[in-house]
Amino acid sequence: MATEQLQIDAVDVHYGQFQAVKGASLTLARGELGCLLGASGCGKTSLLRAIAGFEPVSAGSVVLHQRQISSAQATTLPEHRQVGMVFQDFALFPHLSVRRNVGFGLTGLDRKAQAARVQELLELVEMGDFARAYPHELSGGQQQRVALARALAPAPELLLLDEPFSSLDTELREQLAGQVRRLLKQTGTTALMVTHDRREAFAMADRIAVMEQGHIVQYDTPLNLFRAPATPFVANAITRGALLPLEIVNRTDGRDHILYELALSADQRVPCRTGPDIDLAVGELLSVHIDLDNAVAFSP
Ligand SMILES: Nc1ncnc2c1ncn2[C@@H]1O[C@H](COP(=O)(O)OP(=O)(O)OP(=O)(O)O)[C@@H](O)[C@H]1O
Repeated sequence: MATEQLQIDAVDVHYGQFQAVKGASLTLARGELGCLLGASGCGKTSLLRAIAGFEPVSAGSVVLHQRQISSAQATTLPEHRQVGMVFQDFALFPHLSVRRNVGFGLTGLDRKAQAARVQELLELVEMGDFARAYPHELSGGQQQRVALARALAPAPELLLLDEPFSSLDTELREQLAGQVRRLLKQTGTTALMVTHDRREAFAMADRIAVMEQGHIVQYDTPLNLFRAPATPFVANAITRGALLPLEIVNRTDGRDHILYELALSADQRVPCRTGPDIDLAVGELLSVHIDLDNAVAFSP
């Protein structure tokens, strides 16, 4: 019995003779956040559009909440899929207030219930004070939060995000990616995001599908992609530096600090003191940045 919320099985997408997606398979459990990561032209958007129902699949199938919505034989219309979308350019209606933008897809609710749902979603994305504002009065990050509220308002079975942060500056991107992850987890939303930015993918996703020329070359947790990249292509897509795995082998909690013992290898242990907010478990693996300003070099 299928327990997955989203099941993509051996999907092909063609544009005429050209095959943009080749036998792509992945699954997402309910509430799980996935990401399609890869360079420009590798087929990420084509696969996302096929899941949304904007492109037909030429082979394979897409099953959402145990309902087949795409196969070579039949395609459910996008508006009947219970799939929400967030786009790169926010795509808010410029002539509608924030409140009406968010309420737009809420059909079948009476006015009072609709207003309550809109306010609930605006509070969730911390835009409760902006209900009467218009899109042009908001910053890019605020507009994207409204777009997210609008997509989440009808409680879709799946949320698709197409490069949702790419028109924002780098610092805001990572910050928003983290916020959006917390929000999607809080609402138990199942979501699949497209990005070419690995930092964004790592900030957001439980599982990442690395794509290369139409293929999903590896679909795994961020940690496993680091630990066991399937191919050199994946290793390169994930990190351009050397990998230095550290495992937490010991933890001692002080009153205002935590002392960790990190193992670099069986006989190399590194002590590390952090604030009480860095809460890590023994056995956890870390990736670290080396700050060369503080490095000490010894002559051989
Ligand atoms: N409507 C179309 N007609 C013909 N070819 C297309 C069409 N849309 C996309 N392609 C081609 O399919 C391939 C995959 O495109 P797709 O947009 O899925 O890639 P992507 O990984 O999302 O890239 P990007 O990050 O640049 O958006 C590319 O070679 C592209 O030129």
